[in-house]
Amino acid sequence: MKFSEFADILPQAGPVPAGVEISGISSDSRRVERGHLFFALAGTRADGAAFASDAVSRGAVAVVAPKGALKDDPGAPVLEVEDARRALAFSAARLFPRQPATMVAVTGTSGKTSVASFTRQIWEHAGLAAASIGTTGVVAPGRDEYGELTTPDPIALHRLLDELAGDGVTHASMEASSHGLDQRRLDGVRLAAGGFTNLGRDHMDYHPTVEDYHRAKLRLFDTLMPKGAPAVIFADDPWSQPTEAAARAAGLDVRTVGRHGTFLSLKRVEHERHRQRAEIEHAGTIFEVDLPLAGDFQVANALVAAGLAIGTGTPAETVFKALEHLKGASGRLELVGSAENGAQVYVDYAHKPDGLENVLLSVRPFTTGRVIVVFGCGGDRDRGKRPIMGEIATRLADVAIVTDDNPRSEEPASIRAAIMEAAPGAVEIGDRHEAIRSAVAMLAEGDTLIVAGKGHETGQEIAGTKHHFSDHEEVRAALAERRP
Ligand SMILES: CC(=O)N[C@H]1[C@@H](OP(=O)(O)OP(=O)(O)OC[C@H]2O[C@@H](n3ccc(=O)[nH]c3=O)[C@H](O)[C@@H]2O)O[C@H](CO)[C@@H](O)[C@@H]1O[C@H](C)C(=O)N[C@@H](C)C(=O)N[C@H](CCC(=O)O)C(=O)O
Ligand SMILES: Nc1ncnc2c1ncn2[C@@H]1O[C@H](COP(=O)(O)OP(=O)(O)OP(=O)(O)O)[C@@H](O)[C@H]1O
Ligand SMILES: N[C@H](CCC[C@H](N)C(=O)O)C(=O)O
Ligand SMILES: [Mg+2]
Repeated sequence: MKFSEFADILPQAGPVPAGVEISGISSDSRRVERGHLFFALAGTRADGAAFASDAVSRGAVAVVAPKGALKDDPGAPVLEVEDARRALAFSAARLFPRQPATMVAVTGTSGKTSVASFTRQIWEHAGLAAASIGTTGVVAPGRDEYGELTTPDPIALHRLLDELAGDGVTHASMEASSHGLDQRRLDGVRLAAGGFTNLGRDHMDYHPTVEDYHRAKLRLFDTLMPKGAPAVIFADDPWSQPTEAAARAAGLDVRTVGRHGTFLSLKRVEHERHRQRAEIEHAGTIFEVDLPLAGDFQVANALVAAGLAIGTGTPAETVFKALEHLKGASGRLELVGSAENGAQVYVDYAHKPDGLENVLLSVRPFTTGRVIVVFGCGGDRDRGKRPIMGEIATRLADVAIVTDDNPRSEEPASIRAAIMEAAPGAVEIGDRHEAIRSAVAMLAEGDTLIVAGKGHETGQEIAGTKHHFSDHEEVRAALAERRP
């Protein structure tokens, strides 16, 4: 691709001749190849500007950098831009030009993975070639791959979208994490609609305040979506109103869903243990939907997904039929097994205060015995959530077992201590394998056990090493041990 093809993104009046061939782009000097444009980004741990000369010595033809970032001459032309991350994302979109024709993104503290998956499932049910991209990876026809990030970096993302479009995928739903939005990973994605689930405490290690965190989420609506596009907003969250106001101010077509929703209005829900019957009003018609999922919050997620599918052209009747066939995303209040006395064991990905509160509240109505929870908090992540989650677990569960969940570079015992401080009566068992065994061993008739925090994850990261660990496998093994 010729340099001139980036004319609307990168400054042209400079020392890079318009005809120069650009072979690729990179924001990591270690990945630079001959003919690349190198983007020097200021990060959380390093400053890409420090690697500009390294990039040039590996063959970069020019360096794109924020104004004033480069103090020394890297040995190749420097192109200064206002927002280097945005320029990177748009350049990636130029280099990998194809995208599924109908792209939607969903943001919020909890429920993104579920909504992205549900939206894909609805589209599949409608006979469309659909994909979803998020925490649990990429799912598309003939493809199911695990990825490291919830929202991939812009180069990986645009390469992926181009590939999916090439494979014939016409519809794709993706998760927009606050990191992803803030770091402009999705800039350049041509969005047909956007969704919002809720806002709670999360990533306070990255965002200075909840308001700042909310502002990062709002970029989806006020910066990335085109005017007039449907913004599907869950209406029953404390942050629904400010989100709605921002979306309206940005000229979007706001469609609210939930009990207070007007586009999809939830009239009634009857909860059963493993399913729920919902009455949803849409455009003057009441639809009765038998949702095959446990957990109050899954109704909210299903409504946002339904709103996105209807908002992008799938007929409402088809969408509501599809809801009756939804499968939960792996490790989202997933029933993994039962003890011989009927006590049930769920694996859930709740690893933040709101998620934990929700999941414990969701199982209470169907638990005639005790609610038992096994959970921990990740190392090198928001420390403030530890006592909050300790308090929630002891308030809402009858037995709380505090264990390890990816301590990463931190001392595991000190993470547990911070949780225990606010969790009077909780039991501390550091080794997650032992914690799950003890919890399963104590199950009596009518009890429900929630193993929270890891969901689909298959590793336990301790001091920089990732050990294989699966809550699903551990629960099954512990249940098998109980059998005579
Ligand atoms: C804190 C964070 O979000 N970091 C992400 C960010 O890295 P960064 O820009 O801060 O990188 P940095 O290490 O400070 O380096 C700065 C720049 O120097 C460059 N560099 C560095 C070294 C070198 O030798 N040469 C070089 O060029 C780097 O490539 C980078 O461009 O941009 C990178 C590329 O997009 C990401 O891989 C990286 O994700 C890290 C691995 C991460 O753990 N991110 C998590 C927190 C995250 O993003 N999570 C969200 C939300 C999860 C959820 O709630 O579901 C997600 O979307 O996954
Ligand atoms: N709408 C919701 N409201 C509150 N809690 C929810 C909701 N949806 C899911 N949860 C809880 O959050 C957990 C994670 O759900 P999900 O993976 O769908 O969210 P996410 O936003 O993708 O999370 P992450 O940012 O960690 O990837 C679930 O296991 C459940 O405990
Ligand atoms: N995407 C989130 C997942 C956290 C899951 C939990 N198991 C933990 O390790 O804290 C993160 O990396 O912060
Ligand atoms: Mg997710």
